[in-house]
Amino acid sequence: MIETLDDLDVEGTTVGVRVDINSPIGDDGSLADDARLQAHVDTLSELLDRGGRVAVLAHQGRPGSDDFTGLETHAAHLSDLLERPVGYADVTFSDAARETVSSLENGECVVLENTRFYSEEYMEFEPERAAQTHLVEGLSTVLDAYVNDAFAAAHRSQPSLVGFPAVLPSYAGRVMEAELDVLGSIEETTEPRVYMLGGAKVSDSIDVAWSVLEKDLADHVLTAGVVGNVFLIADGVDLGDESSDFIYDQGYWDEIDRARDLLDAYGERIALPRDVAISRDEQRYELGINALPPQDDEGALDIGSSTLAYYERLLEDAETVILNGPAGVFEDDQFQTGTRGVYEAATDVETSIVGGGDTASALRSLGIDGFSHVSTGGGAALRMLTAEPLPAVSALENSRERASE
Ligand SMILES: Nc1ncnc2c1ncn2[C@@H]1O[C@H](COP(=O)(O)OP(=O)(O)OP(=O)(O)O)[C@@H](O)[C@H]1O
Ligand SMILES: O=C(O)[C@H](O)COP(=O)(O)O
Repeated sequence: MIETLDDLDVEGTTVGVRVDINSPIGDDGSLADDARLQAHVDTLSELLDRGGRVAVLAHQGRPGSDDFTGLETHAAHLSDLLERPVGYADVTFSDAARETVSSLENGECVVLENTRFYSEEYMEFEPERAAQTHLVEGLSTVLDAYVNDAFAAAHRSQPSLVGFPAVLPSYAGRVMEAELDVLGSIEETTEPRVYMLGGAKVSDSIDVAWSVLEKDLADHVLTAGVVGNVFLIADGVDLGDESSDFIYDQGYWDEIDRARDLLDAYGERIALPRDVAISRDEQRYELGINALPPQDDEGALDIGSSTLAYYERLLEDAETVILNGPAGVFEDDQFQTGTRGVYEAATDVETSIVGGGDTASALRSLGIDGFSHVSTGGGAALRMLTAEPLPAVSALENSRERASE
């Protein structure tokens, strides 16, 4: 059992709150999607309303990427969402950071700088070692408690996620609590249960497929996107050079063997695309599996309409559906059809759970809503679906055990 905000005596307590507000950033540096900020409003408002002094810790992007920015814009936007002033400090654990945090009054909040501006935060550690990093050693001296609300980053064992629970009383925030509640109890959802695995994270998706088929959690696994293409090749379909080269270049060639093993073991429960959409003369053009490879080796960029009809039929019979990743290159209007169709059909299923991250922001941009639960986490949600422990969650569990010893 993990302790939650219900177990924390907040008034006058200085709390370090790790959130995941890692967001798409527009060309002008603005936030292109604020869903992850919105998600943390309940936790932050509750802590502030209950008289907490809140220091927010978060990352944005990865070193070297275009979206590796500071958090000043995030702080300003959080202030709008929380409808109260939110400070910003361009430091994280220095003397200046500690002074800023120490001078907070009850009900005041400051966002500290992107944790990944410090090299240790982009490394993975065991919790005890993470507790000895400059970030955790420095900042924990001015904190009374730690709250982890960053479910979407909980699959990382970085210092700001696993180090503080080794030295401070630690609690799950409301986002973390809700995500663990839903994603941790999928086996209690009603059957028939269908998984739809799309997108481009082929190894992770095959891990999920193994896990849910082996444990009999899935009545059907529907494959789409690059994941579907890998399964088609594993099934002996020649998709043509463009799709094959793409899979090879992404480093997923070895996954074809794993997909074949899965088809051998559980083929009757794995649904493969029956047709695909390619781009020919800049138009969407659909080809049945028997008509492959395409004459000019064009890439398979979406599932076709007979696959969509087939998947819609399987979803009609489902009581629970868990979806991750798009069915095609949804960024291009011509190849959104599969993603739109599958996800819209999923909203009619009694319980529909969407693994989040970029999928969630794609659905918002396509204007599709009405799911039972949309996770804030992409990689973290996938890891949870394989029933693998999440390091940041284990750190919270161990913190409680330590406190009760
Ligand atoms: N058939 C395809 N060929 C090439 N790219 C594809 C195809 N189908 C989907 N994609 C691409 O996959 C990408 C998304 O894959 P990914 O697995 O990263 O999903 P995601 O939504 O980003 O995941 P998460 O929600 O876990 O963050 C999109 O950019 C989309 O264009
Ligand atoms: O977007 C995510 O999945 C989380 O914020 C974790 O980010 P990362 O994959 O860069 O560690």
